[in-house]
Amino acid sequence: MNNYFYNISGGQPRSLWSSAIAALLDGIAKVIPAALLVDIFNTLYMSFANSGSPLDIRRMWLVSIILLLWLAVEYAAYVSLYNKTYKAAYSLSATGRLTLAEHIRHLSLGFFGRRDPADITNLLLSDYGQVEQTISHNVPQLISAVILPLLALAGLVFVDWRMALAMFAAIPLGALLLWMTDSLQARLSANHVEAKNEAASRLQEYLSGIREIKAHNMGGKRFERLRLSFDQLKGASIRLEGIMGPLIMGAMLLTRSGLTIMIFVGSYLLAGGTLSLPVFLLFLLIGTKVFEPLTAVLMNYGEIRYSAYSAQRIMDVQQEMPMQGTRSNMLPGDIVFDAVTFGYDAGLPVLQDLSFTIAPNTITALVGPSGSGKSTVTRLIARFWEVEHGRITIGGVSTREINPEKLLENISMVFQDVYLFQDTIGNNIRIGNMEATQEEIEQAARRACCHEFISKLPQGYDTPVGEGGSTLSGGEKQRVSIARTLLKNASIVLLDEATASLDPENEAAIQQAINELVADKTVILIAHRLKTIQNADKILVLDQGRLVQQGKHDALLQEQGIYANLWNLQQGAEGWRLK
Ligand SMILES: Nc1ncnc2c1ncn2[C@@H]1O[C@H](COP(=O)(O)OP(=O)(O)OP(=O)(O)O)[C@@H](O)[C@H]1O
Repeated sequence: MNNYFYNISGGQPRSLWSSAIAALLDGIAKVIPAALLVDIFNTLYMSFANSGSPLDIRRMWLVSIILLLWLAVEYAAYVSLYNKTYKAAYSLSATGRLTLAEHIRHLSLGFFGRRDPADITNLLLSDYGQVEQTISHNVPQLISAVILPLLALAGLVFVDWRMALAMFAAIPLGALLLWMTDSLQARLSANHVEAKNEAASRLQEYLSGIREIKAHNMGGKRFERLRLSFDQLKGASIRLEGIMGPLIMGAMLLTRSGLTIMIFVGSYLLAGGTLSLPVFLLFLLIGTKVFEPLTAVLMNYGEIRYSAYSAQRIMDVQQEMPMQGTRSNMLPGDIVFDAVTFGYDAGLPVLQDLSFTIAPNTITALVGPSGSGKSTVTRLIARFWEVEHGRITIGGVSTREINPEKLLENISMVFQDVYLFQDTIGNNIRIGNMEATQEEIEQAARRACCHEFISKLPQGYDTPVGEGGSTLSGGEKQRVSIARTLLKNASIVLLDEATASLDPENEAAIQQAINELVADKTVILIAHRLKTIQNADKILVLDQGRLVQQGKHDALLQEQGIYANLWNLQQGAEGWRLK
């Protein structure tokens, strides 16, 4: 049970206390009028039963006034419940979402390889939404539905133990039925969440790939996958509701049957003269008030269990180990790969026994056939993934010991596929240095050869760009990304040269921007066109994850190895044209 509340509150069970107390007070505030009504009935009954005695009007007035005043107490209790529960729920999910998003940022990219992006989106939005709903509505209901009957039982036992027993006799049976359905509910909930994630993934795939789908006229095939995932979701939803609904309804009817049993027993005792009418009425009125929240909570029991599963998913991610490393001072120095072996999937090495040294303030080019591991080398330097065997050091310190944030502060990256955020161009450049002034941003843009085209845009630096930079050309996005990197001014630059052919004007501008970027930096450049790296200080040639050649351009050409082959191939392809 403790584990259950721990999960349902996203690991903060204390946040439930204030709403639980408010729910209890609200429950008690609602029961009191029932007891007062019994008093009114009792006064009336005394007058009619003893025909000689007058009706105690004063008492009737008094109780009516208390009932009226009690409305204010009920209102206050309800407002307090409302405020406490909503505040607890919304602050829990708001801080929870942020903390989780922050935690995810500290995980290695291997985590994202294992989890679908739609799954993570669902976790942050839908699972937290589920927990929020449960904490704001269902948990207070659950707590008052459990405590109120217990308090009522404790009080009513002293009024008439036989009636009290009859009233609560069926509750354990209802609880037993619910307990028996627990594992079934957990299984059905898990299936449902999986189906929901799959549908979200397929939908995301369909929408993100809409351009390819149109280009290759593959709507039918992709749409079939989407349709199938929605069908599976429909099946999982029907199973969850269809199987659990009747079981929960059964438990609810069983529990409510206590009221009927009590009426039977009460009538029998009344007829036998061992129970007075006011006491019978007291049980009837309190009984309906007690069973009301109990029935309501049982109606929502499935949802509570479902959200426990959502909370479990959140907790699982929270328990993922963030990347370690505490050293915050990074000394400039050689970048050394020392017998590094690495694979994205266990047992499938992508880099094998890789050893090399990159001196500071030099340009090193990574060359090799597609899939030889060039990008992987740069990802390991930035510690996007952890190295399994061997080690990578910078300035003599293993990257595993360096605080990942500090490491990234010292590294700039220009990717091939540039991502721009849905924001203004100016703010997209500012990402490199959030403290930068407008002047510094413009200076970086000038050096990256993008100031001119930005100035010509209708709102200049305040022009919004679509998500992913969809409103800019490939060459423009590359230059904005280089401006961003220039602004960051980190000592190590990891650069993935664009493979896509750019028009000569764009290519010359990008080349100039890159020259600005690499001055006085340690540069590791993934080179696709060898003519751009003839002046590199060192060229590392990779093949199937192994270092097969290293040296300067001229020396490598002499060796007649992979490098010379690639060079000859590219020279030959230079003048290709349509026949
Ligand atoms: N996230 C990933 N998960 C699993 N395997 C991956 C992942 N990224 C790359 N790989 C695999 O690792 C190998 C090396 O990929 P990498 O991207 O480092 O090669 P590359 O030399 O940069 O290729 P290219 O020149 O085509 O960009 C390839 O076989 C690739 O399929």
